[in-house]
Amino acid sequence: MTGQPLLQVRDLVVQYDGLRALDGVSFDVRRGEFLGLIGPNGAGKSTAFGAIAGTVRPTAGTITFDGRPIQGLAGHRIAKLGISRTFQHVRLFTSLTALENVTVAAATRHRSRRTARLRAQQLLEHVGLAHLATSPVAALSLGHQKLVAIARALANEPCLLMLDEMMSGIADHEWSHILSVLTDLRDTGLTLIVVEHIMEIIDRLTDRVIVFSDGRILAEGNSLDVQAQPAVRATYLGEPIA
Ligand SMILES: Nc1ncnc2c1ncn2[C@@H]1O[C@H](COP(=O)(O)OP(=O)(O)OP(=O)(O)O)[C@@H](O)[C@H]1O
Repeated sequence: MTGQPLLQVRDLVVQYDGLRALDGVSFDVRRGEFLGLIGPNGAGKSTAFGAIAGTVRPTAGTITFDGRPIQGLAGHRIAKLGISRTFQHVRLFTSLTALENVTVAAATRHRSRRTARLRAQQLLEHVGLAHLATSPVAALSLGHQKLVAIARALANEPCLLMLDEMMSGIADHEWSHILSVLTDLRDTGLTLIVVEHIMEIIDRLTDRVIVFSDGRILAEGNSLDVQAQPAVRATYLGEPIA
């Protein structure tokens, strides 16, 4: 099925009580593609993320991953099919070490504790944190914590990785490390979706962006073309594109 998109979202609607957070959203994601979701606060990006990852229940529409309908499945079942996500606020076990955090996640894919630990060690090496493996997460910088969260998401051995505002709150000098880790993941064939407000990161990382506004798709295309569109610029009025 290599010709098929890895992910197909069709006519997705999410209604939260009185508020329609997504109002008929459709898009595809190709295998190996790095896609950015952008748009002003409240546009529906995180809701779309949650619907794909199984933490938000769609009101209507379909989501097809690798040829299977996944809309409405529980998050752990979606994770098992090969979709991993990170959260805007890192959700790690702060009293455990970096290695222990990643091992817990690797244990869902490996029966033996030893194999899980070896895989976790390998993943910490991939993200450049082998030297901090035995540090408690609470002692790490936010940038390093985010890298532990990426290693943990990778321990699920995903085909699709979704990162929610990976760079928010991170010092500029830590960006390039995280960006190079993510760029290297292209060689593994991984598909990536990022929600990100920092346009420089979007420009450097993604092949294509989708602009959300008021629960709908306003524009899509390559990052620089999309940012030049008047409708997109107007949406960001008062909140200029960086
Ligand atoms: N659990 C919820 N219950 C009710 N309303 C919600 C819930 N989650 C989000 N919303 C509302 O749905 C709309 C879309 O929110 P969402 O978080 O998806 O936007 P976003 O584009 O990710 O914004 P941000 O960039 O601020 O994270 C907003 O109006 C938000 O207040």
